[in-house]
Amino acid sequence: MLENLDLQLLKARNPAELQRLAQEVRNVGFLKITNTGLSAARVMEVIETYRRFFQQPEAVKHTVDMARTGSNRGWGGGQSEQVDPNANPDYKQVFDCGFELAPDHPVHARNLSVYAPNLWPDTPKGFREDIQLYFQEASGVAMEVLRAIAHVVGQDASAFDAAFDPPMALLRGNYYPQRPAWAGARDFGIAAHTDYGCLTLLATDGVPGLEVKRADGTWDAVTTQPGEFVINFGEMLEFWTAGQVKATEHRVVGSANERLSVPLFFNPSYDTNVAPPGSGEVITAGEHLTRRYDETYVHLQNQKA
Ligand SMILES: O=C(O)CCC(=O)C(=O)O
Ligand SMILES: [Fe+2]
Repeated sequence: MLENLDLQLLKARNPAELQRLAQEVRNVGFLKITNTGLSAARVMEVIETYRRFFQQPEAVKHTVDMARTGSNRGWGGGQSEQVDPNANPDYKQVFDCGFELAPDHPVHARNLSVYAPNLWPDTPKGFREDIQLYFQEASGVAMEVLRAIAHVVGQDASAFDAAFDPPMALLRGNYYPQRPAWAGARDFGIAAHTDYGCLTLLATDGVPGLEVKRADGTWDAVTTQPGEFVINFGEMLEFWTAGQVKATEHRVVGSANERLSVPLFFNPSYDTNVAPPGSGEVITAGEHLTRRYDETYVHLQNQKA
């Protein structure tokens, strides 16, 4: 069972709520958050927008297939991502889009794949607009949670803010069809993994599926309602806080029920050094993220092979 925290109390720096946050980030690496200003109805609207995209014929989805590009924008079909080298590629489908920077933003001159342009499908109608609006809404929530975390790990919140301008954020729609009849022990909706970046803000349609690894190696099934968000932390935030924040493994095995989830992976800007403060090491956020994408997206694994 994950603890459920209230974003408005965190924003008000309520001492008891901050104490609960400190506990959860250190011990579990997963929590739930409510009272975000994003309603259950709004989240379901976004989930239905993604569902309409995934329900289209494969030929339509192929028009925005990321496999034809050198980055991870657009549609990824079944078996297009292998998050665990010991498992088969996942059977989920995804639609990934990045934080849209102005076309004249100086970072574009560096031609970095983590800031690659988005691929938008022509249909369903209004898809791009709705997803971009949600990107803004969810980023606002993620940034508020990060500011509260900066507070509990003793970092300067304004320095943290500067490190996220511009963020390397990726918004994903995950579509898990019914677990296929052919699926075996090495097949998952998404196999066990830790997220790569700082903070993930996950909206779900309320269908169960997410499991979080406990310290004893067993799996804890997470249940959520639309309007509640799951928050977890990635590898970069674990380095950056010298292990004060935990990046916890999780997976989706899948079931007879179709499921959609919408994670926002919220990461600092490319050049941010996410090594433990005072360690003298340098871990460049952009290089870490690029390496993890190249390891896990099948079309990028092949590109390097
Ligand atoms: O669908 C979920 O609940 C989890 C998805 C996930 O872990 C991911 O996309 O990284
Ligand atoms: Fe994940």
